[in-house]
Amino acid sequence: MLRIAVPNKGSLSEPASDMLREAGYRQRRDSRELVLADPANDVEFFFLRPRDVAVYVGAGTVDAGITGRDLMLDSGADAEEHLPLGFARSTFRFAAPVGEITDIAQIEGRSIATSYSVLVHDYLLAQGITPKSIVRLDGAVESSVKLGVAEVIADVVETGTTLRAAGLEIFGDPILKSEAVLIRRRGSDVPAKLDQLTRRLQGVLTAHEYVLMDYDVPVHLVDAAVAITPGLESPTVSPLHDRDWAAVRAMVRRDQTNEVMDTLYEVGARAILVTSIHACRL
Ligand SMILES: Nc1ncnc2c1ncn2[C@@H]1O[C@H](COP(=O)(O)OP(=O)(O)OP(=O)(O)O)[C@@H](O)[C@H]1O
Ligand SMILES: O=P(O)(O)OC[C@H]1O[C@H](OP(=O)(O)OP(=O)(O)O)[C@H](O)[C@@H]1O
Ligand SMILES: [Mg+2]
Repeated sequence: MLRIAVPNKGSLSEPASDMLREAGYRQRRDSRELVLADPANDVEFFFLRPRDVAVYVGAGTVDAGITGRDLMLDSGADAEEHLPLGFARSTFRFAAPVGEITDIAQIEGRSIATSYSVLVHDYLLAQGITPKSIVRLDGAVESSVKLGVAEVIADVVETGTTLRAAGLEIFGDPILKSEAVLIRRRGSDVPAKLDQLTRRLQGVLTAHEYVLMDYDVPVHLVDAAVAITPGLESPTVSPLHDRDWAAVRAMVRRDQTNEVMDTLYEVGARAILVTSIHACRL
């Protein structure tokens, strides 16, 4: 059986299970379940702390796992990225009280609080900066400055709301851009079942990323319209009962849907319909 580690708590847990469910795998209904077998797919899921996923994967006790890129790198585990999953996108950044620090060189000799001490240590070392200390905290890192535990923080930032509420602002370049990733042991072979799981997850990603667009267009304008919607391989062009018109179907990137519809309409396409893709395998 293929063994897959899945986050049991935190912000990765629900989207990870949702994605696996969408890819046709069984997922737990009760958040206290620690192991779940999916015999139909020959897979066993282990629900582990998000921080521990990379440790198990690196040790080779599971074949693959879902975690955050930041968590994997901070764990120092012998694991590598297999497939980026596109959710839990965040940046990992330095921050300090508004107006106090503008350059990362100013971290020199200051105390810095973070939940990702390995990431911060390695980054500062590479930049040749020596902080006074790195204070490792479990969470709510933004409060550490006000509470006098550190002068600077390094933390996960998505919208920046938490930073602003704590009177902090970012400085310096992003230390890392993170998102959820499927990981496996560094250099390990990919068993056939993991290949299948990967293709299924890629299918879910594509189904989210693309829509299906159908439209009618006068035959003499088919080439112009198809140039706007080239699809992945090549769009389907079918004859209509009215011989002067054709029907076209193509995949279009979801984030370009409206732009593409506007352009098609200008070219002369009509009855433009957009539908979601439920599942796909490219
Ligand atoms: N607000 C956020 N937006 C996007 N990604 C986030 C956010 N907060 C945490 N993450 C990502 O989630 C992962 C951390 O998950 P983890 O479950 O350890 O922490 P958490 O979501 O903060 O949960 P908790 O604080 O409840 O333990 C990291 O990959 C991190 O980048
Ligand atoms: O930029 P924002 O949109 O505000 O999101 C970033 C915040 O979200 C996470 O915190 P979480 O709620 O998980 O609490 P924690 O700090 O205790 O982990 C993260 O650690 C940041 O604090
Ligand atoms: Mg958190």
